[in-house]
Amino acid sequence: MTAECCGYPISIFFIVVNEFCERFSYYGMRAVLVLYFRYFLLWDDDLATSIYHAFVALCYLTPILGAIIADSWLGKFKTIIYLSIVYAIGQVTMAISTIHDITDANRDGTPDNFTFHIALSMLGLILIALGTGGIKPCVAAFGGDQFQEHQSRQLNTFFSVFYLCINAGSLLSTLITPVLRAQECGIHTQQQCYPLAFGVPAVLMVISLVVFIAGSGMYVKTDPEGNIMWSVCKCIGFAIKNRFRHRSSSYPKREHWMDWANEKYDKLLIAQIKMVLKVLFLYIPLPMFWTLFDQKGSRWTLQATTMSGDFVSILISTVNPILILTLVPIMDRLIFPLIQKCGLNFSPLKRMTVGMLFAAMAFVSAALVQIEIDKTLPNFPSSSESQLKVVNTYSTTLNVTISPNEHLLIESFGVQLHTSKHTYSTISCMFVNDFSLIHGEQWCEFSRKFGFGASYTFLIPSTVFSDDCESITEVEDMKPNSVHMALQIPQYFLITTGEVMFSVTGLQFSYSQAPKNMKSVLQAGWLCTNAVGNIIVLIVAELGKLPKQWAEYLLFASLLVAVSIIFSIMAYFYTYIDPAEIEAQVRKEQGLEPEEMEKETLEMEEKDEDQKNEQGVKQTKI
Ligand SMILES: NCCC(=O)N[C@@H](Cc1c[nH]cn1)C(=O)O
Repeated sequence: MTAECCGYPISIFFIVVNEFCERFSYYGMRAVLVLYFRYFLLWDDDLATSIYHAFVALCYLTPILGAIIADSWLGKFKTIIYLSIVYAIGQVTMAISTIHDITDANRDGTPDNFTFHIALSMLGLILIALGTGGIKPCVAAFGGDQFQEHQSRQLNTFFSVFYLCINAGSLLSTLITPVLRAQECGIHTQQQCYPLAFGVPAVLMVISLVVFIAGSGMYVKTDPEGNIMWSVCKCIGFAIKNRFRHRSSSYPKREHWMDWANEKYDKLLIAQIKMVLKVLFLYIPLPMFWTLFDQKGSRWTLQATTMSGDFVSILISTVNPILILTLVPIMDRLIFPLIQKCGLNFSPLKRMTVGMLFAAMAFVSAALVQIEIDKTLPNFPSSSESQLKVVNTYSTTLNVTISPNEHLLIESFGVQLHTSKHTYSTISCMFVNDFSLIHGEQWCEFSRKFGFGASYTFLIPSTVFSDDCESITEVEDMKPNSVHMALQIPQYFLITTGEVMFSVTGLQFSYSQAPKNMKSVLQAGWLCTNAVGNIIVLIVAELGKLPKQWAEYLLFASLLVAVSIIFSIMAYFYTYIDPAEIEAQVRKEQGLEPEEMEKETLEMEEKDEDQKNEQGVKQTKI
């Protein structure tokens, strides 16, 4: 028996703290990454966004690599340690690449050698993607490994707590790192402090590694079982080849196409592959959820920029993790048990389907908000129109006529102005509170707030006739954003409810349905659905340029509804399994196994004894 506290193995404490620090490090770095590209490397918006998405996609593809390393070579424990070291080196490299003083020989505040900074930061990002993606499937599965057969209830709670820690980490870091960036630092010139904003995540990653190592003596470590991935591929390849060779109808059919590997491969391996394939097949529709989910960071954030509410934008980015922190316990303690009390079986796959429907509703809500926003947006001339603005400075109404087949928007202002010379200039500015004009001898100050998204024209009369500030006329060309950001809260609420049902459940499901030696492989497969979802966003953003944003939101919502229907049908035909039970059954069928099973259990007991002894030794040392 391993050390326990309240029915939980003590070792998971270290794993949960490790995950908190790692996610702080990851999300903290991500929060300032685009800003670093945009304002330090001076890339344009498009390049910054593409590289950012490419990086995120890479972070969700590397789990496959991590799972292969763990399951077939190093085991989860060593994989986590080695890849965490790579990860920490990556974070430090990234932090160093943001020190402008390194190449600022002429001390003008901008780096002189951009190639150096770009090369260093790209190296850092590749190491980070390798590290974060590589350890991700291992940490969740390793945490699960700490539990014993009889602790399945605690296992589910563990995955919920695990998700809470992820969000606590991401919440704190997305609040803190932008503040760190806003500090000023530097040797030759004072600059926005990117080294601090990237340095703190680097430190947290080192702490995460130290915490993980500190728990070393307490973990249940399962050994890797040889090159699993390779034998799986060979076995599937053989089954397909063998099936093809015996395609004539004279050969008897077999129950499952994988049974065609029977001639050459172990029954147990075939049974395990069948379990994994069943789950992987079920994963096919899942990327669509992530396609919608990840647009939180792009489309919804852009939507927020066309809305009003000055400082709400900072809060909006923290709405999701805060909601997770409140919703996960509510769902776990209240909603799910209540549904169960009502006699309904709210199985994991049903939860995931409902989660998808919530995400679709979130996009319907986003579409409604968008329609509200569109009503307040100015009319821009389309490609077949031109817009004329006629400013009437004469004291009476003027008639403007135009050839009858032309469409014209006339904005006529009954303002008396004397325009001797036309000097026209447009200034774009952020956070304008004071605006002053020197008007003749006069100093005219407009001390007021100019709304975001608004456009104003100031008509200044010639000083020959008048030099008082009152004669300056202000015209509002475009109204300020007037739809408040608070209207986005329903869509955040809906998508987060969806996330709790879909993502937390999917995490648990992927662990519980995998055979012991393929747990990290399935975790990696689960994370892969996220990568594919992101790639779909990129493709749709490129191809499907719908003229109206609200229509695009509705398109995504209906796509997800369609996909969730397909998923629910697939789920209907899925039977939940207990991988351990199936494995034991296959062993029994094979007949030769009882001995081996005994041997294994003996070995396990021995291991437990060893661990007990180790702990005993430690305790006496203390
Ligand atoms: N609530 C948002 C932060 C969060 O929970 N992330 C989790 C799960 C996840 C993966 N892709 C999107 N979400 C994580 O990083 O593992």
